[in-house]
Amino acid sequence: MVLAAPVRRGCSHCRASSSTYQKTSSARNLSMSSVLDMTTIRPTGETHFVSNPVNKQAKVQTRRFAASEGMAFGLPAGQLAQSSNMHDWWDSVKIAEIEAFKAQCSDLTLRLLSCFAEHMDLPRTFFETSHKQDAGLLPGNALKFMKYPTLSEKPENALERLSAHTDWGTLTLLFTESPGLEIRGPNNEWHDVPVVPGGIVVNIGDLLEFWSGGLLKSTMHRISWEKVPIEQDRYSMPYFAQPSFDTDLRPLTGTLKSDLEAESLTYEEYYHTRIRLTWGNVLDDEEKPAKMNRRLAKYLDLRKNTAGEHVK
Ligand SMILES: O=C(O)CCC(=O)C(=O)O
Ligand SMILES: [Fe+2]
Repeated sequence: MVLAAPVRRGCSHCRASSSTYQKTSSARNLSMSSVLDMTTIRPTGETHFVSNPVNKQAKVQTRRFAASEGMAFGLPAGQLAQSSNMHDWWDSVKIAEIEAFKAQCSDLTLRLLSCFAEHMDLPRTFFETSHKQDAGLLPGNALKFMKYPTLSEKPENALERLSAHTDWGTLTLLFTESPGLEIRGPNNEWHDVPVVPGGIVVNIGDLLEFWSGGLLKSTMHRISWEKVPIEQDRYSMPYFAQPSFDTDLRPLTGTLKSDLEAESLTYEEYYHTRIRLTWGNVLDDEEKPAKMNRRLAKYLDLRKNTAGEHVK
């Protein structure tokens, strides 16, 4: 595997004791050159195009100015070439590069998840089954390219560069060489995340928090104007891991404590609920939102009190 010569030793399988991994130069070259050469990135504006495997091309108006731009490469392995969302600029060589990089990210994600599984007394391969990137297993993990451009003035009514939020999925690997990311600690205090040259930041997402019954905590993070002011730009590449739609999200931890926990819930239901709550009904078949799973409703309600506004 090209990624992940570990920085610190900890768990015997992925050797992670913290969230930082070394990359070899080929991974580093891909990450930054692809971002910096990205001629298709759109100019700053109020419209975000979201590459979504279910929705052919969701054009979503943001409510207020969010000072970042991005493009996402979702879908399981090997599917990008067939996606109707890919601009012609993404020729077969570039697409193959993205696919190869996503495959390395998937391998690393599985190694990290096997450590979580072991420490939760689950079979080590537990998450491997649910996080396969085989063709047909939607939605697939997504690699996103983000740019926070320099600006001549701070826009009126601006949200933060990126509002405080937690990611939805299982784990996020974040590649960046720019400072500015902050994470929120247990006492609501914000901490700068240092840039470790060649390092990868790993954030736990809401799904692992929810699925593990709160044993693992998702990381609240943000990019503020103070940390990335208008005269400074920032590039980053988050990789969002998530299970396949058919994954059963009943609690991972042993005995069920209530009938709420016994109610079935798939990742597909979780995913559509989160999309609907963030962007409204952007999916054609979601005119009438389905009744929300009660355990998920309770979890999201709980989060509302602690989470910032979520814009993605
Ligand atoms: O740009 C960053 O470093 C963070 C990006 C992020 O948190 C996200 O896209 O969810
Ligand atoms: Fe995030």
